[in-house]
Amino acid sequence: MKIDPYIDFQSVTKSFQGSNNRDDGAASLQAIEKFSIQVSRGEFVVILGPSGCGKSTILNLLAGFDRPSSGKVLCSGQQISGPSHERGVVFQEDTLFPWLTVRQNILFGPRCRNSQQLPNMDETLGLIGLQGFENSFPRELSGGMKQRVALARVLVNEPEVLLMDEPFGALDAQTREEVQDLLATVHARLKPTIVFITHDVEEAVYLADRVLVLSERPGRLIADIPIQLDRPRSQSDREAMIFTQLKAGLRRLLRNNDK
Ligand SMILES: Nc1ncnc2c1ncn2[C@@H]1O[C@H](COP(=O)(O)OP(=O)(O)OP(=O)(O)O)[C@@H](O)[C@H]1O
Repeated sequence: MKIDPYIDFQSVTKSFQGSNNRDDGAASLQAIEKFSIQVSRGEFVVILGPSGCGKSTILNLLAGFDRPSSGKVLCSGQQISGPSHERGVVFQEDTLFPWLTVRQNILFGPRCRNSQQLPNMDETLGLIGLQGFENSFPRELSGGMKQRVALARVLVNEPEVLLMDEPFGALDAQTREEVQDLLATVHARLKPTIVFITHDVEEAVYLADRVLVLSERPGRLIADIPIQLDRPRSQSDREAMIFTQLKAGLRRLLRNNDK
């Protein structure tokens, strides 16, 4: 299959300088090495890999928060040169402004950009399932609700790309399933390209079109596994034999990786 590379990592190496980041005292640390991947427009790609293998580094390069030491990172044929509201980022930790209401948090980005057309708040709150909480402050929301607002805050910028760094990692199991379904709905409706990091193999299989498995640091691609499960997926799909087999295969890859 020919991939139209909407996101294109071309032999990307990222090293960090500094004498404190290696046990052996070496001055530089390679987070990823000659890393190449292509992602098509609208694809939902999940990155799995051992702790410290460079997953967040990859996301930071895509977000434009950082630059490669060598190689190129392209989005839509253009080399990424800095952050853009077209590539929205959702982190694991709570990044809402505590002194602003849900509505004000969501409108913060469009207002900063002096957007001519502010988003329809009813529609936005409906999409994330938070009708009636427009005037609540973050301290009045549960963890799952805060992550819904964090997602809405990015979605109102109509991003082409959603970059998600373990966004549901701090949530309890049930809430996590609910927001996974919400994200799948958002993907089906708006079709952003999604690059999503997780440690959770089950979450990876449930959400992804493709799972990319990375080696230990320096992170290299060791497997690119298509998840050919029909969409929309439902919670009961987790019990299907194919789902269990996909999880087992990914776990094996991660285990062998550790050796
Ligand atoms: N700004 C930085 N300066 C120095 N070293 C860094 C920096 N950012 C990341 N690193 C190092 O690069 C390596 C990869 O880090 P990264 O955060 O990308 O890994 P990760 O796979 O996301 O880890 P985790 O799964 O534990 O979140 C780590 O060894 C980390 O210490």
